[in-house]
Amino acid sequence: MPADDRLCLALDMSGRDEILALVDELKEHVGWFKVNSAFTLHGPDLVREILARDVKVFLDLKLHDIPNTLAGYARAVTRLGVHLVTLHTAGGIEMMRTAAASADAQAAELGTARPKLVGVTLLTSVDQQVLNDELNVPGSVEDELRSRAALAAKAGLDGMVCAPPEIPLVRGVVPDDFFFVTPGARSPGQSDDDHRRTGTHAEAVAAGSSLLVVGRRILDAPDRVAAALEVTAEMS
Ligand SMILES: O=C(O)c1cc(=O)[nH]c(=O)n1[C@@H]1O[C@H](COP(=O)(O)O)[C@@H](O)[C@H]1O
Repeated sequence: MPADDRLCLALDMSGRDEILALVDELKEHVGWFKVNSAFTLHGPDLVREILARDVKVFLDLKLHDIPNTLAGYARAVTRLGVHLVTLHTAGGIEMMRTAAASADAQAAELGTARPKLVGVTLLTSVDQQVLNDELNVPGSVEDELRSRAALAAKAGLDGMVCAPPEIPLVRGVVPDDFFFVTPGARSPGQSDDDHRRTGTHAEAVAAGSSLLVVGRRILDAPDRVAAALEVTAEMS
């Protein structure tokens, strides 16, 4: 069975050897691997070692800074050769545009493709109450998502991150080929953990998710290959 190109394993773990062994174990079944906190410990060398295994790498930096600083990051991730990187839509349109232009310029100079630049809208751990009462953003989660999706598309990003049921809500404000990354989807009966906005793997695919990000459902399983295959089966 070919590796599922819609499935991304979140490598929420810290040991370099453990991570590489898991990539080796799962790469026949999982098309993408997301590097999170391990980047802080093991840096670009770990990313290069994963890329050398001929899999796609999602570097989850969730960038959020002034445009000039984003330009430097965008060039750096393009040189590193990752396939996807996240940035916060909360940084505004100039930040996102600068990132896209800088990644394009670096890719043209190298003769390579730029990574997909994907905008984080509202983290799946944020719900209506957190949005209004803690972040002091008025209005509904749905309206905020639509507005951030439109901003990401206008800035030239390739896609956005949202919870599975939210894809249909934003379809009208983004291009048809927008790349939807959906973390937080669950198997039936699985705990929601710290996610406040979620759905099932089947719902994510039905809604048009381009890439499902799955962590604990696979990482915590006694047989991780079997768990990855179960998630893939739920997706089809
Ligand atoms: O950007 C992400 O990947 C992300 C965005 C978001 O809004 N919510 C979210 O959970 N994620 C990531 O998706 C993964 C979810 O992990 P599990 O809940 O263990 O499947 C983690 O690696 C998070 O960093």
